[in-house]
Amino acid sequence: MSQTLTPTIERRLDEGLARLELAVEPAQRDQLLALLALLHKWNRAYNLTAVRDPLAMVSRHLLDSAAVLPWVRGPRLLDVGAGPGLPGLVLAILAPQLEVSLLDSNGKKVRFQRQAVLELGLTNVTPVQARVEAHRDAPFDQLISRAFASLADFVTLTEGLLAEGGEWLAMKGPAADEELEALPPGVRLNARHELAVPFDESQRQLLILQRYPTT
Ligand SMILES: C[S@@+](CC[C@H](N)C(=O)[O-])C[C@H]1O[C@@H](n2cnc3c(N)ncnc32)[C@H](O)[C@@H]1O
Repeated sequence: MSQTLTPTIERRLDEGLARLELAVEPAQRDQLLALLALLHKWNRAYNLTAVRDPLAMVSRHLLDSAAVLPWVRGPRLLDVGAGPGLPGLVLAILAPQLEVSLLDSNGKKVRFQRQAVLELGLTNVTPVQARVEAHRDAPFDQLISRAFASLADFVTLTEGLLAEGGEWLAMKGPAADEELEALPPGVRLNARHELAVPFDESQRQLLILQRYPTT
Protein backbone atom coordinates (compact mmCIF):
# COMPACT_ATOMS: atom_id res chain seq x y z
CA MET A 1 0.00 0.00 0.00
CA SER A 2 1.31 3.46 -0.89
CA GLN A 3 2.67 5.79 1.80
CA THR A 4 0.26 8.43 0.49
CA LEU A 5 -2.69 6.58 1.93
CA THR A 6 -3.19 7.31 5.61
CA PRO A 7 -6.12 6.04 7.71
CA THR A 8 -7.51 9.62 7.67
CA ILE A 9 -7.60 9.61 3.87
CA GLU A 10 -9.27 6.20 3.72
CA ARG A 11 -11.86 7.25 6.33
CA ARG A 12 -12.63 10.41 4.41
CA LEU A 13 -13.18 8.48 1.20
CA ASP A 14 -15.41 5.93 2.98
CA GLU A 15 -17.47 8.63 4.67
CA GLY A 16 -17.73 10.63 1.46
CA LEU A 17 -18.94 7.65 -0.56
CA ALA A 18 -21.44 6.81 2.17
CA ARG A 19 -22.76 10.40 2.14
CA LEU A 20 -23.19 10.13 -1.63
CA GLU A 21 -25.08 6.88 -0.95
CA LEU A 22 -22.88 4.97 -3.36
CA ALA A 23 -22.53 1.26 -2.81
CA VAL A 24 -18.90 0.53 -3.58
CA GLU A 25 -17.30 -2.91 -3.69
CA PRO A 26 -13.97 -3.37 -1.84
CA ALA A 27 -12.18 -3.78 -5.20
CA GLN A 28 -13.59 -0.46 -6.45
CA ARG A 29 -12.56 1.27 -3.20
CA ASP A 30 -9.05 -0.11 -3.69
CA GLN A 31 -8.99 1.24 -7.26
CA LEU A 32 -10.07 4.71 -6.07
CA LEU A 33 -7.32 4.69 -3.46
CA ALA A 34 -4.79 3.47 -6.02
CA LEU A 35 -5.82 6.30 -8.36
CA LEU A 36 -5.34 8.81 -5.55
CA ALA A 37 -1.88 7.45 -4.73
CA LEU A 38 -0.89 7.55 -8.39
CA LEU A 39 -2.16 11.10 -8.83
CA HIS A 40 -0.16 12.21 -5.81
CA LYS A 41 2.98 10.41 -6.97
CA TRP A 42 2.90 11.67 -10.57
CA ASN A 43 1.80 15.17 -9.66
CA ARG A 44 5.27 16.02 -8.39
CA ALA A 45 6.89 15.53 -11.79
CA TYR A 46 3.95 16.01 -14.18
CA ASN A 47 1.99 18.86 -12.62
CA LEU A 48 -1.31 17.12 -13.26
CA THR A 49 -3.42 19.11 -10.82
CA ALA A 50 -3.10 22.24 -8.67
CA VAL A 51 -4.51 20.26 -5.73
CA ARG A 52 -1.38 18.87 -4.04
CA ASP A 53 -2.71 17.58 -0.72
CA PRO A 54 -4.01 13.99 -1.04
CA LEU A 55 -6.68 14.60 1.62
CA ALA A 56 -8.00 17.53 -0.42
CA MET A 57 -7.84 15.34 -3.55
CA VAL A 58 -10.38 13.00 -1.96
CA SER A 59 -13.10 15.65 -2.06
CA ARG A 60 -11.93 17.88 -4.94
CA HIS A 61 -11.23 15.00 -7.33
CA LEU A 62 -12.62 11.61 -6.24
CA LEU A 63 -15.87 12.67 -4.55
CA ASP A 64 -16.53 15.58 -6.93
CA SER A 65 -16.31 13.14 -9.84
CA ALA A 66 -18.36 10.47 -8.05
CA ALA A 67 -21.14 12.98 -7.27
CA VAL A 68 -22.34 13.00 -10.90
CA LEU A 69 -22.71 9.22 -11.12
CA PRO A 70 -26.54 9.19 -10.74
CA TRP A 71 -26.85 11.04 -14.09
CA VAL A 72 -24.30 9.04 -16.03
CA ARG A 73 -25.94 6.29 -18.05
CA GLY A 74 -23.55 5.93 -20.98
CA PRO A 75 -23.01 3.37 -22.23
CA ARG A 76 -20.51 5.29 -24.41
CA LEU A 77 -19.11 8.21 -22.44
CA LEU A 78 -16.46 10.68 -23.62
CA ASP A 79 -14.67 12.81 -21.02
CA VAL A 80 -13.55 15.91 -22.93
CA GLY A 81 -10.41 17.64 -21.59
CA ALA A 82 -10.11 14.85 -19.05
CA GLY A 83 -6.66 15.91 -17.81
CA PRO A 84 -5.56 13.16 -15.43
CA GLY A 85 -8.89 11.37 -16.01
CA LEU A 86 -11.32 13.46 -14.02
CA PRO A 87 -14.14 12.68 -13.83
CA GLY A 88 -13.83 9.82 -16.37
CA LEU A 89 -11.53 7.46 -14.47
CA VAL A 90 -13.58 7.69 -11.29
CA LEU A 91 -16.80 7.04 -13.21
CA ALA A 92 -15.24 4.08 -15.04
CA ILE A 93 -14.22 2.57 -11.69
CA LEU A 94 -17.64 3.07 -10.11
CA ALA A 95 -19.66 1.96 -13.15
CA PRO A 96 -17.81 -0.88 -14.94
CA GLN A 97 -20.63 -1.16 -17.51
CA LEU A 98 -19.62 2.21 -19.00
CA GLU A 99 -17.29 2.41 -21.99
CA VAL A 100 -15.25 5.50 -21.17
CA SER A 101 -12.96 7.41 -23.53
CA LEU A 102 -10.65 10.01 -21.98
CA LEU A 103 -9.66 12.77 -24.40
CA ASP A 104 -6.91 15.30 -23.83
CA SER A 105 -4.46 17.13 -26.07
CA ASN A 106 -1.69 17.11 -23.44
CA GLY A 107 0.76 14.23 -23.84
CA LYS A 108 1.79 14.09 -20.17
CA LYS A 109 -1.80 13.86 -19.02
CA VAL A 110 -2.63 11.08 -21.46
CA ARG A 111 0.53 9.23 -20.39
CA PHE A 112 -0.77 9.39 -16.83
CA GLN A 113 -4.20 8.13 -17.95
CA ARG A 114 -2.56 5.15 -19.70
CA GLN A 115 -0.51 4.32 -16.61
CA ALA A 116 -3.59 4.53 -14.40
CA VAL A 117 -5.55 2.22 -16.73
CA LEU A 118 -2.68 -0.26 -16.61
CA GLU A 119 -2.06 -0.16 -12.85
CA LEU A 120 -5.74 -0.21 -11.92
CA GLY A 121 -6.53 -2.99 -14.40
CA LEU A 122 -9.37 -1.05 -16.03
CA THR A 123 -10.76 -2.72 -19.14
CA ASN A 124 -13.48 -0.14 -19.90
CA VAL A 125 -11.29 2.94 -20.48
CA THR A 126 -9.61 4.23 -23.65
CA PRO A 127 -7.21 7.18 -23.31
CA VAL A 128 -6.89 9.30 -26.46
CA GLN A 129 -4.38 12.05 -27.13
CA ALA A 130 -5.98 14.54 -29.54
CA ARG A 131 -7.43 18.01 -29.78
CA VAL A 132 -11.18 17.63 -29.53
CA GLU A 133 -11.78 19.67 -32.69
CA ALA A 134 -9.69 17.13 -34.65
CA HIS A 135 -11.12 14.03 -32.99
CA ARG A 136 -13.36 11.75 -35.02
CA ASP A 137 -15.02 8.71 -33.51
CA ALA A 138 -18.33 6.86 -33.50
CA PRO A 139 -20.89 8.97 -31.68
CA PHE A 140 -21.04 8.94 -27.88
CA ASP A 141 -24.23 8.71 -25.82
CA GLN A 142 -22.95 11.26 -23.32
CA LEU A 143 -20.14 13.80 -23.36
CA ILE A 144 -18.91 15.03 -19.99
CA SER A 145 -16.47 17.76 -19.02
CA ARG A 146 -15.10 19.40 -15.90
CA ALA A 147 -13.08 22.63 -16.06
CA PHE A 148 -12.66 22.28 -19.82
CA ALA A 149 -14.31 25.24 -21.56
CA SER A 150 -17.35 27.51 -21.61
CA LEU A 151 -20.64 25.74 -22.25
CA ALA A 152 -20.84 27.24 -25.74
CA ASP A 153 -17.34 26.03 -26.63
CA PHE A 154 -17.94 22.59 -25.11
CA VAL A 155 -21.06 22.15 -27.22
CA THR A 156 -19.70 23.67 -30.43
CA LEU A 157 -16.42 21.76 -30.37
CA THR A 158 -18.07 18.40 -29.70
CA GLU A 159 -21.30 18.68 -31.71
CA GLY A 160 -20.18 16.02 -34.22
CA LEU A 161 -19.30 13.53 -31.46
CA LEU A 162 -22.73 13.32 -29.81
CA ALA A 163 -25.19 10.61 -30.82
CA GLU A 164 -28.79 11.43 -31.66
CA GLY A 165 -30.70 11.76 -28.38
CA GLY A 166 -27.40 12.11 -26.50
CA GLU A 167 -26.53 14.53 -23.71
CA TRP A 168 -23.79 16.95 -22.75
CA LEU A 169 -23.00 16.84 -19.02
CA ALA A 170 -21.12 19.94 -17.84
CA MET A 171 -19.74 20.06 -14.31
CA LYS A 172 -19.67 23.68 -13.24
CA GLY A 173 -19.30 26.05 -10.30
CA PRO A 174 -22.13 28.36 -9.26
CA ALA A 175 -21.77 31.03 -11.98
CA ALA A 176 -23.00 29.37 -15.15
CA ASP A 177 -26.02 31.56 -15.98
CA GLU A 178 -24.19 33.84 -18.40
CA GLU A 179 -22.72 30.80 -20.13
CA LEU A 180 -26.21 29.36 -20.53
CA GLU A 181 -27.36 32.53 -22.28
CA ALA A 182 -24.56 32.07 -24.83
CA LEU A 183 -25.57 28.55 -25.89
CA PRO A 184 -25.79 28.11 -29.67
CA PRO A 185 -29.20 27.70 -31.30
CA GLY A 186 -30.56 24.17 -31.25
CA VAL A 187 -29.12 23.32 -27.82
CA ARG A 188 -30.93 23.81 -24.51
CA LEU A 189 -30.61 23.13 -20.81
CA ASN A 190 -32.55 19.98 -20.00
CA ALA A 191 -31.78 19.71 -16.28
CA ARG A 192 -29.70 21.34 -13.57
CA HIS A 193 -28.63 19.42 -10.46
CA GLU A 194 -26.95 20.90 -7.40
CA LEU A 195 -24.10 18.59 -6.41
CA ALA A 196 -23.59 18.05 -2.70
CA VAL A 197 -19.91 17.11 -2.71
CA PRO A 198 -18.87 15.84 0.74
CA PHE A 199 -16.16 17.88 2.50
CA ASP A 200 -16.33 20.61 -0.15
CA GLU A 201 -17.91 23.95 0.69
CA SER A 202 -17.84 25.28 -2.87
CA GLN A 203 -21.08 25.24 -4.84
CA ARG A 204 -21.05 22.66 -7.58
CA GLN A 205 -23.64 21.86 -10.20
CA LEU A 206 -24.23 19.55 -13.12
CA LEU A 207 -25.86 20.99 -16.23
CA ILE A 208 -27.42 18.58 -18.71
CA LEU A 209 -27.82 19.91 -22.24
CA GLN A 210 -29.58 18.43 -25.24
CA ARG A 211 -30.30 19.26 -28.85
CA TYR A 212 -33.79 20.37 -29.78
CA PRO A 213 -35.32 20.79 -33.21
CA THR A 214 -35.20 24.41 -34.46
CA THR A 215 -37.74 24.09 -37.28
C1 LIG B 1 -8.29 22.58 -16.46
S1 LIG B 1 -7.92 21.04 -17.16
C2 LIG B 1 -9.23 20.04 -16.48
C3 LIG B 1 -8.83 18.61 -16.39
C4 LIG B 1 -9.85 17.70 -15.73
N1 LIG B 1 -11.08 17.63 -16.47
C5 LIG B 1 -10.12 18.12 -14.31
O1 LIG B 1 -11.23 18.52 -14.00
O2 LIG B 1 -9.19 18.03 -13.49
C6 LIG B 1 -8.42 21.20 -18.86
C7 LIG B 1 -7.85 20.14 -19.76
O3 LIG B 1 -8.37 20.31 -21.07
C8 LIG B 1 -7.35 20.00 -22.00
N2 LIG B 1 -7.68 20.69 -23.25
C9 LIG B 1 -7.77 22.03 -23.46
N3 LIG B 1 -8.12 22.28 -24.74
C10 LIG B 1 -8.28 21.08 -25.35
C11 LIG B 1 -8.65 20.68 -26.68
N4 LIG B 1 -8.93 21.58 -27.61
N5 LIG B 1 -8.72 19.35 -26.95
C12 LIG B 1 -8.44 18.44 -25.99
N6 LIG B 1 -8.09 18.76 -24.73
C13 LIG B 1 -7.99 20.06 -24.41
C14 LIG B 1 -6.07 20.50 -21.34
O4 LIG B 1 -4.92 19.84 -21.84
C15 LIG B 1 -6.34 20.18 -19.87
O5 LIG B 1 -5.81 18.94 -19.51
